[in-house]
Amino acid sequence: MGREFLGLFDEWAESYDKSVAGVDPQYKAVFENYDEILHQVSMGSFGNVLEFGVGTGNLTGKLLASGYDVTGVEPSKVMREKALAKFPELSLYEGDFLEYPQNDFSVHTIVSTYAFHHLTDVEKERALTQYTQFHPSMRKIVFADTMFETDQHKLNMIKQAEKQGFSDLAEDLQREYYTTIPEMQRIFTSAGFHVTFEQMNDFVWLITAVRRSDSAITN
Ligand SMILES: C[S@@+](CC[C@H](N)C(=O)[O-])C[C@H]1O[C@@H](n2cnc3c(N)ncnc32)[C@H](O)[C@@H]1O
Repeated sequence: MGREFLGLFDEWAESYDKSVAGVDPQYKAVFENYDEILHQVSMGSFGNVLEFGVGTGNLTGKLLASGYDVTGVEPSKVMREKALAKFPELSLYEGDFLEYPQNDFSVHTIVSTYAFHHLTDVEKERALTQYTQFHPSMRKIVFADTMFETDQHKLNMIKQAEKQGFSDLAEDLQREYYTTIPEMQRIFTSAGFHVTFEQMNDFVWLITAVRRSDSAITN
């Protein structure tokens, strides 16, 4: 689910690593501090890690280098090919945030960068609730994604992108499901997490969510 943007990623896969390096002026600010953002997500992880929206495998590389056991899930075939070209041994599955193979592996941390906004806010909440049911050993979620402090701030950023002539960015911000910090806080809290946010650049925030002990679900 939330796969309505998949065609874009099959097309983007070839040039994606150039975009994250800041070559595309429209997305330079979005990928500002990219390496540090991935590093922070990796540093916040522990144990066996389940990664959603692996893309070309840049976060995966940091997780593997830190010695975590990583399982990846990625809906785009071309992105999966790119990631596997870098890490041929990676356990990488076709799937998305909501539907993925339920293998018999225990997960301690769930991570994702630049991808959770592909779900609507209703789907985001459903995904988090599912994770607490499917992965009883999961204690932590560490995500990084574009979010806005308020709806007005989001509108201002769209206007600013239009003024700068960044039409792709302006369209992207309106088309996909970028939410606000208060809404994201509500979503994580209602799914049973204590959540904190740290701003990493003008667009991206680091989300660190720890499962509350009173939220344990027996299944
Ligand atoms: C902007 S890229 C981010 C890639 C990588 N995580 C990174 O930080 O560079 C977004 C990725 O999310 C994937 N994606 C799109 N919809 C998704 C969904 N519903 N569930 C999981 N991943 C999705 C895309 O195919 C793409 O690989």
